[in-house]
Order: sequence, then structure tokens, then C-alpha cells
Amino acid sequence: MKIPVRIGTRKSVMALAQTEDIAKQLRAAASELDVEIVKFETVGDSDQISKLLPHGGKGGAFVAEIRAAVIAGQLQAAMHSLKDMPGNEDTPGLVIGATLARDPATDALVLREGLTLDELKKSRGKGYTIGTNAVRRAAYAKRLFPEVNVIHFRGAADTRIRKLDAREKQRLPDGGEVGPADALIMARAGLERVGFVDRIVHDFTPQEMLPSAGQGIVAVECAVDDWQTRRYLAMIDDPKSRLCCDAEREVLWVLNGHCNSPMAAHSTVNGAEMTLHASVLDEEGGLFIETTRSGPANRPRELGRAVGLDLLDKGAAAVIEKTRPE
Ligand SMILES: NCc1[nH]cc(CCC(=O)O)c1CC(=O)O
Repeated sequence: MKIPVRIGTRKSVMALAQTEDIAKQLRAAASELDVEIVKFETVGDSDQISKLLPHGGKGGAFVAEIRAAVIAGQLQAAMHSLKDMPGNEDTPGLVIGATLARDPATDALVLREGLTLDELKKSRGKGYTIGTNAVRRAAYAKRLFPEVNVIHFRGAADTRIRKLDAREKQRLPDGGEVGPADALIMARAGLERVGFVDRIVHDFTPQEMLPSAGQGIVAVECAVDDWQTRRYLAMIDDPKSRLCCDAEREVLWVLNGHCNSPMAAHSTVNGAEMTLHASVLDEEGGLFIETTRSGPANRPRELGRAVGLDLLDKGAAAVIEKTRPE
């Protein structure tokens, strides 16, 4: 008898590619599974103009509806980009049943035709515009290109590139317009998944631009008490990804990291040891609170906790409070 696994996802190109990956791995792990992908259109997808916060942030916009369907038993699983999952709250009744093997966690630079990285560096960004919606990317961009103009820019990964190439202006919630952008900063993993790797002009090192917690990891969420699904998801759980997930998200937990927090956390596993870098940045990019620690790889949360407490000792709380939405 076939065992049903219905996986809910947003229907962007990137989200579908990620869900196909989960489906493929589940089918390979257990031939008795009947895996079905269920596409949701969320408030966040249909409203491309306003900033995300009015919908409850990234988590609220993209995630709430799909989660409700898992809790109601209409779906067995939900696909998430781990980096979009709020790190300052649990969802009662749900658990991350699998973290897939990590794709590159770093960010990449995409330029419009006619502009080069050399020119952007030489000019210190003067006269150019970078589009991003992430406070973290804006802060690092200003550290790398101090005179660049960072504008609010959103949309699915493939849509952003299309807007860059068409030199389209970006409409703002208040009715105004900004842009067009000369450059975009996007996750390499996302660009790979939507087929735009050939547009990457530069891969930022983690030293240049520390990735966001969970970046590059696809997470599969399921109901806590659905033991059957949990058993199958455990088969595709990647142990290294899980360690990084636990360490990086512990930093968010300690710092009460919400959807648009100006923070970064990135860990690597090396044999029996893991290293975790994390930072908290002020919105103008002037102040970077940074810390790094290593510890035993089998105690990721302890490492995350120590790093989070280090950041608090260095004054992180005041910086985070400044960007908290009302
Ligand atoms: N916020 C959208 C989002 N969520 C996950 C990724 C990239 C893929 C990943 O990090 O897993 C992206 C696109 C981007 O940040 O450029």
C-alpha cells in the first residue's frame, strides 16, 4: 500500500525547485511513498509592492497558511527555506523533521549589463544603486561600497533579475518609486535553484558578507505527533545541516531574532569540531558587533548560546531593539 506524503509549498520557481528536491529524496529513500506537491499562493506572493512587515514578516506572509494545513492534517509536510523561518518563536505542534544537505550559504552579486565589479569597487559605489530587502545585506553592502545607494527591492529571485535587466523602477508602499537598480545581492543557493548562476559576477566570502542563519538549507516541517512522516523525514535529514541549523538558530533564539533582524550567523563543521560566526549590525552599517567561537560539533546549541551571549555582552540588544517593528 502506498503511504501519502503531501508537501505544501509556495509556487515560486525557487520554492518549487526546493520541493521537487525533497520529493526526489523521499522517493529514493522509500519506494512505498506516494509524494505529492501541493502549491499555495500566499499573501506575500500576490502583494509584491508593500514591505513584508505588514503581513507579519516573512514568516507570517509565506508560512502561516501552509502551517495551518499541516496542523489540520491536510498536508503531511511543509517546505521552507530555513532562513525564512522566524528564529524567535516555536510553532506549537510542528517540528523540523528534515534539513536537506546544505547548498552554498553565501550571497552573490548580480550586475546589470555594462557595469563591472571593478567599476563598482573603484567608485566605492558612488552613483550606483543596489537593490535588496534585507537589512543584513544592506549593512554589508555599505561596508564594501561605502557610497552606494541601497534601495528596497523585492520579488521572487527570477522576478528580481528580470526587473534588473528591464531597468524597472521599484514601486514603494507610499506610492513613490525608486531605482532602477544597477546591482542585486542575492543568495547563491536561490540563483542556482532558479537557473541564474551564470549571472553571478562575484561570490561574497563569509568575511565580506556573513550569511543569514540557515541560508542555503531547505527545511521540511511536519506535525510533532505524526510519527510515520517523522520517520521518513529522518531518512533524508542531513546530519551536518542539522548541526548548523541548531547552532545558527540558537543565536536567533538568544537574540530574539525576528524576521527582519539585522543579524547574521554562519557555522561550519570540521570533523568533531564546529565553528560559528555571528554578527549584529546597525541599520546604517556603521556598527558591526561580531563574534566567533568553536566547540564540539555534537553540542551545537551550546555553541549557539555562547555566541548569542557574547553578542549581548557586546551590546547587541540595543541595536536589535532599534529595528524591531511596533
Ligand atoms: N527571502 C527569500 C529567499 N529565501 C531563501 C532564499 C535563498 C535560498 C536559501 O537561502 O535557502 C531566498 C532568496 C534570496 O535571499 O536571495
